[in-house]
Amino acid sequence: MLLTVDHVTKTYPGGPPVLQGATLSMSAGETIALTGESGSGKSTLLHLIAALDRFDAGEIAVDGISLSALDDHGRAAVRRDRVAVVFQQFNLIPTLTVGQNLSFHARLANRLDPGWVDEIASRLGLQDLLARYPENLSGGQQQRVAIGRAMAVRPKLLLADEPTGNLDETTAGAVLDLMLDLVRTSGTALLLVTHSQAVAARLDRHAHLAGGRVT
Ligand SMILES: Nc1ncnc2c1ncn2[C@@H]1O[C@H](COP(=O)(O)OP(=O)(O)OP(=O)(O)O)[C@@H](O)[C@H]1O
Repeated sequence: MLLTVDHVTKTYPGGPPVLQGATLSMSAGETIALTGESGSGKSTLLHLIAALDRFDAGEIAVDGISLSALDDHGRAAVRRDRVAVVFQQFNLIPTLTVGQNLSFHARLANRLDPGWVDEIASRLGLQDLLARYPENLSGGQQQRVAIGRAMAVRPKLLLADEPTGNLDETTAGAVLDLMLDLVRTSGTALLLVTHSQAVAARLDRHAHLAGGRVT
């Protein structure tokens, strides 16, 4: 299994439990839609899998690496080498061009492959925008850059938190098409949070969070 989430619990200080025995597994290359009502803990689960936050009990293993055993250094290595994240807010670096944004994480991870970045840029239709700055891009263009930047590191697992949630329906559909095509042809697994049943229907499998558990 590429990802196993085994009876994970998470409570934020002073709040009620958010996750209460959440269990989920993903094979390499699989695409899963994660749905659930607002506040059900979808973003929380994504953050835990991305090693951005710690869980209270249970275990999460990414590519065979148990996250609970890792110190901050080990968690940073998982984020750098195995998992990439795309958020609803595009989070591009405003002072870097599109081309520089695309290469940024791969360069930090010491895994920059210019040929792969070129291919990503062309597959995402970004070739003519490489010299532009993010402020001069539409929302759909910005999110395509964010997806390309995430994929440039060749992650085994891409986590996406409502990646098309800020886009109009037509643009959202086009961006989703490009992301699914890129993910599927590169063998990357995708765990995608969405409120849309239409989006969920495009993925291999559907997981639903309710009452702190995945069903
Ligand atoms: N850093 C935090 N500190 C305290 N409580 C938090 C924190 N992050 C999330 N929560 C709480 O945990 C619960 C789950 O939040 P989460 O963002 O994971 O839900 P979600 O399913 O992603 O919601 P939405 O669909 O609205 O984005 C909510 O009650 C939220 O208020």
